[in-house]
Amino acid sequence: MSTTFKTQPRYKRILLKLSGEALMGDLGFGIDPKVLDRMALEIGALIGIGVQVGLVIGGGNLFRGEALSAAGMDRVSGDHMGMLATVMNGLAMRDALERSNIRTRVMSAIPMSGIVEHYDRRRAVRDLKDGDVVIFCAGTGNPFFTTDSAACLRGIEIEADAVLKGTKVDGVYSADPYLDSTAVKYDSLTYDEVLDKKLGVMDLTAICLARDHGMPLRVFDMNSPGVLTRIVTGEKVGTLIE
Ligand SMILES: Nc1ncnc2c1ncn2[C@@H]1O[C@H](COP(=O)(O)OP(=O)(O)OP(=O)(O)O)[C@@H](O)[C@H]1O
Ligand SMILES: O=c1ccn([C@@H]2O[C@H](COP(=O)(O)O)[C@@H](O)[C@H]2O)c(=O)[nH]1
Repeated sequence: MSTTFKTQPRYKRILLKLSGEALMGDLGFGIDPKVLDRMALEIGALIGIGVQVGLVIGGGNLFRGEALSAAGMDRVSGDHMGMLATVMNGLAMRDALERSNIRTRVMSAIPMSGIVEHYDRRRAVRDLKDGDVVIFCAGTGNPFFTTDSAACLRGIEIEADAVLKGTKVDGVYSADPYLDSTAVKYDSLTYDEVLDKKLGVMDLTAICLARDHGMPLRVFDMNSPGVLTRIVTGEKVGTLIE
């Protein structure tokens, strides 16, 4: 009798959303290479057990349209800057992944010839099947959206088994845990509970999109070591929304 110890993933294809803000690590702005390298290792472990990984990275470490608008800038220009920030994060993540010998494609919702490929769903699915990580950047390509919505949109388009949102908090709480120390964490919620309680960890457009297409969401702390492997092998980490 032969015994195999190979980890069996529960998910075949995921859409991983990483917080831009968490990419800055201990820095006040920008990208901490240590965080990138750690995430590259974690993603490499998923590829190693046969999980197909689509990736959306936020832009909160660089620019958010809403904040720029609050400071006086035209909102659409601010959102364009935010989307461009996600392209910079995508390029930095590709560099870290390729230094770890993980083949990576970067596709942008906004054409950017000579820098990254233009988003093409069919090509993205082919690349995922070939074992490449595909980074979807520039959000949805439209202002007034967020990368949470882009993650749900791309997750639905590529027929991912789940959208996994890695962020600075370890799940969804009854209130923002940074603002309310009495907030309690949920292990699971329905989409409608998140909407009714107006829980702010993900924007409500993203939740509606996921609900309407039955896409499960899991919110987790992306700084917890080994967390991605634990999730894809079925450990109940963070908060499940479905
Ligand atoms: N009910 C809640 N439960 C958990 N976190 C919440 C809640 N309400 C608000 N938050 C806040 O939401 C943040 C995560 O969402 P946010 O959209 O700001 O960041 P992100 O998408 O992770 O980052 P980025 O915009 O940088 O990509 C948490 O850091 C937390 O402070
Ligand atoms: O579809 C999209 C996605 C994003 N934006 C802008 O980019 C920034 C950064 O994204 P986060 O999700 O906040 O990390 C966002 O604030 C928007 O300004 C967009 O316009 N459209």
